[in-house]
Formats: sequence, structure tokens, C-alpha cells
Amino acid sequence: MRDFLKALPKAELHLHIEGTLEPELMMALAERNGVRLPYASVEEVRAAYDFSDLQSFLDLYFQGMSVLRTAQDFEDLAMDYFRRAADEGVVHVELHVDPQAHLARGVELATVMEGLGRARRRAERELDLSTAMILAFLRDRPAEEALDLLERAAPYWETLDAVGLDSAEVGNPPAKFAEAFRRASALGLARVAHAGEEGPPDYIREALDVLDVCRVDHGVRCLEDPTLVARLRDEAMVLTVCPLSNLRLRVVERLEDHPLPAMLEAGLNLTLNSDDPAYFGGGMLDNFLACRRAFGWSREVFLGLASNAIEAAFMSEARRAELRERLAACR
Ligand code: HPA
Ligand SMILES: [Zn+2]
Repeated sequence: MRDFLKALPKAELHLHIEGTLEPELMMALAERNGVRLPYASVEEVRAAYDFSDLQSFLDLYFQGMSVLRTAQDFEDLAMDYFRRAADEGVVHVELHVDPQAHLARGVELATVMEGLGRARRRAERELDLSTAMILAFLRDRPAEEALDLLERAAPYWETLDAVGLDSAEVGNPPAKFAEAFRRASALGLARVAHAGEEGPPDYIREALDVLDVCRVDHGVRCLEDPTLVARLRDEAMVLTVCPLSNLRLRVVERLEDHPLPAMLEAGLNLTLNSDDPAYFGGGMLDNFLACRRAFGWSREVFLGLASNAIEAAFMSEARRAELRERLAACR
């Protein structure tokens, strides 16, 4: 089964590029840039990753990214991840990026976008890995700041596929960002949003109705609302579920208790993703393997999930056709 899951062409639709920063690279970049971290070793960094909820993770996530200063740092960060992902059979990665977190500490948007852009072009060339980019708004920051970021990103609109919404969910409902998402829509950008990770089912409904999203990131709390589940199923709305993330952020206490099997049973359009692999104990393959262990799913189930991701990805139709063929060869 491991060989099968590794060979499966996996498209990753929910990944925060800053969440791929492994402790080894964090320490190396801290040294390179003279940034002081409250850790003496890679082991101490890893030991700190004991989260009680989303906020306790976000605190370390924002602290960790303080080592990223130059375009070269962002290129190294992304290339490091792209190589690991390609090694485990990932063929397409859609990266969320959090520019507000970098702007707030004096790192220019151009630094972030140029470094990531270089890595994306190299991934295509060197690893046969296609990528897409999602400009994420930090939902615990003011709505005007999101609009301002979107305008500042004008030189990079061509390189963006979508806007997204992440960071602390509860108390920051999707409707707060109605205007920024309307502007993104007018620019021809797709929309996605985190909703129903820690927040209530109503936030999922709001993401659909107010932000007009084409995918919901996480969405696991939809099961609390049968009417919403029926709607998500009827609209074949894609949910980007992140099992190891939900486990490490204590959305569930054990993977065996995860709502994934019930969501599958309900006929929802599901995909599996890693979210922040450096912080949550594994990448795409680890997430697939963890689901195999917890739920005993058959090859057929994993083929279906991998297919859902290819169909929902922001990629050219030529690339999609190629990946469909590669998936069919796994049957
Ligand atoms: O899992 C997440 N949820 C919300 N915001 C985030 N930003 C990085 N990872 C996450
Ligand atoms: Zn996420």
C-alpha cells in the first residue's frame, strides 16, 4: 500500500509555504541572517511543537518565519519543500502565502514574490512539478489591510491563481472580507477560504454566499449542519481536508475520531492535504498513510481522493489531461 500511495500522482491544494519551514532550515537561516531564535537546537524547536489549538500553533508559525529575510530565503524555503514533495509523489502544489506577516516585519512584497516565483519556475523545470499561488489574507488583521495588499500585489496579479483567507478563525467571519474578495473576483482571481476548521458551520455558509469561494479549506465542522452538508454535496463543493493538521491542532483527539469517513459517506467532494507539514508531523504521503492506518481505506478510495484534487486544481487543461492519464495508470 505504501508504494501505491507514494506512486499515486498527488495534487496538493492546501499548503502554507511558510508552514514548510523545517527546523533544520530555520536554524540555518537564523544563522545566515543573524536572527535570534529562542531555541538552541533543532531538537528544541521540534519539542516546542506541542499545540493545544490553532492559536498556539500560529504563535510559533509567525515566530518561525522571522528567519525569512531575502528573496534567496524564500526561494530556498520553497525549493526545499518542492524537492521533498516531488520525492513522495506530489505532482502539483498550490501554495498559500501570507505577505502581511512579512510586510509587518519589514520584508517587502517584492522580496517574497520574487523568491517564490524563482522557486516555482525551477520546480517546473527541474522537478516536473506544476504549482499555483494563493495570496492569503490574514483574517485577524483589518479588512482594509487585505484590500491594500491586493492592490499592492498588482505587479504579481498575473502570477496569482486565487486569493485565500487564513489565520485565527473564530471571531473573524468570512463576511469581514467581502470587499477584498469582490475586488479579487473583478480581477478574475478565484477565491478560496479557510472555514469550519475551528469556526462554526455558519462560517462555511458565509464563505459560499458572501465570498463566492470555489473551495473550502478544512470545512470539517460542516457535519454539525445536515442542511449545509446536503448543499455542499449537491454543489460538489471541494473541501481541502488536512487530517494530520486537525490531529495536531486538537480539532480531533485521535485520527480514528476524525469526521473524514462520515464526510466521505455523505458524498462530499474531498481532497487530502498537509497544511503546514513542517509543524504537523508529515507531508502528503504521511497524511495518506495516516488515513490508511486510521480508516483502512481501499486503493479505490485513495484513487477517488487523488482524482478529486486533480479535477479541482488550478492548472492548465493540458497538465490536467496528463495527470488524469498518470492517475489512470495506477488503477
Ligand atoms: O491551519 C491553519 N489554519 C489557519 N491559518 C493557518 N495559517 C497557516 N496554517 C493555518
Ligand atoms: Zn491551512
